[in-house]
Amino acid sequence: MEQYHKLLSHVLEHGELREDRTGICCFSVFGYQMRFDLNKGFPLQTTKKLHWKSIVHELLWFLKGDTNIKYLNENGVRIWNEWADEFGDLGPIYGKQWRSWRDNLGIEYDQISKLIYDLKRDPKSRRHIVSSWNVSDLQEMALPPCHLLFQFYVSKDKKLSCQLYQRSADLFLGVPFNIASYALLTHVIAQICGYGVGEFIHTIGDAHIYSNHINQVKEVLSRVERQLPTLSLDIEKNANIEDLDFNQIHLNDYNPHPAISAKVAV
Ligand SMILES: Nc1nc(=O)c2c([nH]1)NC[C@@H]1CN(c3ccc(C(=O)N[C@@H](CCC(=O)O)C(=O)O)cc3)CN21
Ligand SMILES: O=c1ccn([C@H]2C[C@H](O)[C@@H](COP(=O)(O)O)O2)c(=O)[nH]1
Repeated sequence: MEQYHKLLSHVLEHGELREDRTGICCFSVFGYQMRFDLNKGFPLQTTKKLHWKSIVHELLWFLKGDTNIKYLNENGVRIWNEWADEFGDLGPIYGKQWRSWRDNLGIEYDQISKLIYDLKRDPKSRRHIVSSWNVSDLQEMALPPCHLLFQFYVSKDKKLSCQLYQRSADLFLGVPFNIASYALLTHVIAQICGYGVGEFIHTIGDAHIYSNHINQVKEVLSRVERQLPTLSLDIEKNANIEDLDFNQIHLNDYNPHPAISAKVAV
């Protein structure tokens, strides 16, 4: 994860201090890319302990097409609570757009099922894309999508890579989650399609460090990185992604430095 540490140092050194929607102020740069070879370990930050259960349950929740925090809370995940309404709803965010994007005639599109079907049938296609940026739904979302578009690519040696475009990135809290979540998604889809894994490529628009996270970022940068954990999945080729369960996902040899708390900007 030296790529992530390089990004933190780059923003500390070159970021411009800007006001933002939350009123906290950020150090920010525009445009950055990181590449993670998924064959060199699972990219889960080791310089602070991440709550792996939150990462897995959030991804399962997206894949279920769920947009209410009830499932997350039942599984001890509270990362979306600040944005939910009194009924726990977040509006038509990621899960809705991934599994049932609605057009103006009311027809719904399951982008994930189509993605898996197309990846198996036509691996060389340049159209393996899932987008959450449904312009006509943006107003009803609790937060417009940050990780808003991803594309898959199958190499000649049948390795699956994923590139994400993230318009806005909270480098201390959100990004370690985002990297792990998309790395996990790539492993899951690869397994279902019968492919190996290639790279996760993370392309970011506004990459920022909140001004109240600076001490925490410096603490992370002072720590020595440890060996990356590995991932193993009990998922059969051609399994149904709807049936995916927490117990099929195993993280091995994760020995991070202690967690570092920070306030999330709402
Ligand atoms: N400002 C901001 N940053 C984000 O990363 C973010 C948002 N807002 N809004 C929507 C989602 C929610 N996400 C979040 C929200 C909170 C944490 C967080 O507090 N993480 C802590 C504890 C995690 C836990 O115990 O589950 C951490 O130390 O990583 C992480 C991601 C990512 N997103
Ligand atoms: O997966 C996520 C979701 C959100 N974020 C961060 C990025 C920003 O700090 C805020 C969103 O605020 P906007 O004003 O809408 O950009 O949430 C993230 O890093 N990862």
